[in-house]
Order: sequence, then structure tokens, then C-alpha cells
Amino acid sequence: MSTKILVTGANGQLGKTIEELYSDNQNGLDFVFVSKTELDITKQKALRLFFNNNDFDYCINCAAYTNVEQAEKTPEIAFKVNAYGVKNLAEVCKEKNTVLIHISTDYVFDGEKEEPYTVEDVPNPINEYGKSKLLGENCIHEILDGYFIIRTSWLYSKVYGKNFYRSILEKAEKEIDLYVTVEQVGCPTDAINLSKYIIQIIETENDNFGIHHFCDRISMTWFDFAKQILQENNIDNKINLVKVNKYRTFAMRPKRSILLEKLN
Ligand SMILES: NC(=O)C1=CN([C@@H]2O[C@H](COP(=O)(O)OP(=O)(O)OC[C@H]3O[C@@H](n4cnc5c(N)ncnc54)[C@H](OP(=O)(O)O)[C@@H]3O)[C@@H](O)[C@H]2O)C=CC1
Ligand SMILES: Cc1cn([C@H]2C[C@H](O)[C@@H](COP(=O)(O)OP(=O)(O)O[C@H]3O[C@@H](C)C(=O)[C@@H](O)[C@H]3O)O2)c(=O)[nH]c1=O
Repeated sequence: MSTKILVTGANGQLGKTIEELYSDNQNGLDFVFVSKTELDITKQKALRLFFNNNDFDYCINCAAYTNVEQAEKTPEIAFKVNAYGVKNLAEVCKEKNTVLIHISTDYVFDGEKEEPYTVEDVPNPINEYGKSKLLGENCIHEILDGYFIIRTSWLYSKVYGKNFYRSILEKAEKEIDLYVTVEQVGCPTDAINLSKYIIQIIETENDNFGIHHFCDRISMTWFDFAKQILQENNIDNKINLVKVNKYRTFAMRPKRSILLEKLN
């Protein structure tokens, strides 16, 4: 019998990456991908109806509000999706005995710890996006037993969505000087690697429920990452990359948010 998997928020960078890698439904994995217009996690009744009409073994929740700057100005939008939408999803997963695989973020931490963050470290978010994601995590802990919360960091896809990798390339097309901060240190994570990590949890029938940390294991500043992006695309000699201590933003971001994976 095949394993039925629902992917919510399927039009985002992670959802699209999973779809590209796995939608051919091989190895007994049977995927259903739903975008926000097809299934809005903030609409409780529609969500319940959808789950009542379909059975899933797993739900991979890629739905989120990820605009960190805008979340600071209108936090209610971020909380609606990242906290209360996630609560709705946890409730229907509980009713239908579906294992929820939810994605969270390094931004639940304040970034003041010198060493990498372990899954035992206590979160203390310093921006509204991080606070909304932490409340989403807490709703899952309260409602579900069978769940994975996978915290990742600095996620990027080279082809899908809006992310730092693609922003730098877009800017490089228009500008000769790029100003990038050295204020934060973290681990950029390719959406392809995160997708593989999620799917191997399902394929191996992992039942090590709870919080997991997953990131690509090379830590750097955003400036280092921008340099790497320009080099990779052979445009580092055309662009003047300028190191700045502070890049003006509305939201605060954790200074050091390296995630340490749990060793089993
Ligand atoms: N991007 C990053 O750097 C990081 C992301 N994460 C987490 O990883 C996960 C995936 O992120 P990523 O793929 O980058 O995010 P994206 O912003 O690329 O995708 C999120 C998707 O969710 C959809 N969505 C928004 N609101 C709802 C809703 N109410 N119901 C259903 N779908 C909705 C969005 O649709 P629309 O665009 O139409 O609003 C979008 O297609 C998220 O949980 C995020 O918090 C964790 C660490 C780093
Ligand atoms: C585009 C740009 C950004 N920056 C700075 C601003 C900020 O401090 C830092 C990161 O920029 P961004 O705003 O693109 O990235 P940001 O939205 O902070 O990325 C975060 O997204 C959420 C969803 C997460 O969960 C996090 O893990 C993290 O990936 O780099 C520059 O210095 N120069 C630039 O040209």
C-alpha cells in the first residue's frame, strides 16, 4: 500500500522543490500538493472538510508567512498563518491520525548564544516572525503526539520563490555595488537538501517525534553568502561587493543562529 502525503503551501520555494523532486510518486509515496488558493490553513471549516474527504498518512506543512520585514509592521498577518493556521492544521491531523511534519526556523532563537543551538535550547524570538513561528510550534506540542517540527535556517532555492540567493542575483543584474551585512552568522540551507531530509523521515518510517534541527553545515555571514553566490554565477568580477556592519532593516535578526542537529 502507498503512503499518502499532503503538502500544504505547495507554491512556495520548499513546496515547489519537493514537488519537483518527488511528484512522480515513486517508491510508494503518493503526493497531493495544495497551494494557498486550494487549501488555506487559516480557514478552519474548509480545512476540516478537506481532511474529512481525504486520508493522509503525513502532512508536510510548507505553508507560512515568511516576510520577516512585513511581519514586524503587521504581526497579525504572520500570527494568523504561522500560529493559528498551524493550530488548525494540528487539530485536523489529530482527528485523522495524520503525522504532521512542520517546518520552523532558527529565528525562534535570540542569537545571543556563542555555540550552536541544540533542540534543548530555550527559544526567545526577537522579531514578530520568530514569535509567530514559536507560537505555531507550541500549538503543535499541545495538540499532537505524532509530529516532527523541523527547524531550518536561511533557506534558499536557486529557482523558486523569494530568498536571499535570488535577491542578490536580481540586485546584481541592476546594480554595480552591493552592500551586504556581516552582522549575522548562520547556515544557508538548500531547499533540495531539506526536501531530502523530510522525505527520508517518511521513507524510513522514523518515529523519533519532536523537534529536529536541519541545516547545511557551513556557517557564514550574509556577506560571505553573497560572495559565494556571485562566485558561483561567475559575476564576482563584475560586481563590487561591499561589507557593511549594519544593513538597515525594520526587524531585528538573531546574531548567531547556527542549528545543531540532534545526534541519535
Ligand atoms: N525562507 C526561509 O529562509 C526559511 C523558511 N523557513 C520555514 O520553511 C517553511 C517553508 O518556507 P518557504 O518555502 O521559504 O516559504 P515561502 O514563503 O516560499 O512559501 C510559503 C507558501 O505558503 C503559502 N501560504 C501563505 N499563507 C497560507 C495559508 N494561509 N494557507 C496555505 N498556504 C499559505 C504561500 O502562499 P502565498 O505566497 O500565495 O502567500 C507560499 O506559497 C516555512 O514554514 C518557513 O517558515 C524556515 C527557515 C528559513
Ligand atoms: C537583500 C540584502 C539583505 N541584507 C541583509 C538584511 C538582513 O539582515 C539579511 C538577510 O536578508 P533577508 O531579509 O533576505 O533574509 P531574511 O528574511 O532575514 O531571511 C530569513 O527568512 C526567514 C523566513 C527565516 O526563517 C530565516 O531563517 C531567514 O532565512 O541580509 C543585506 O545586508 N544586503 C542586501 O542586499
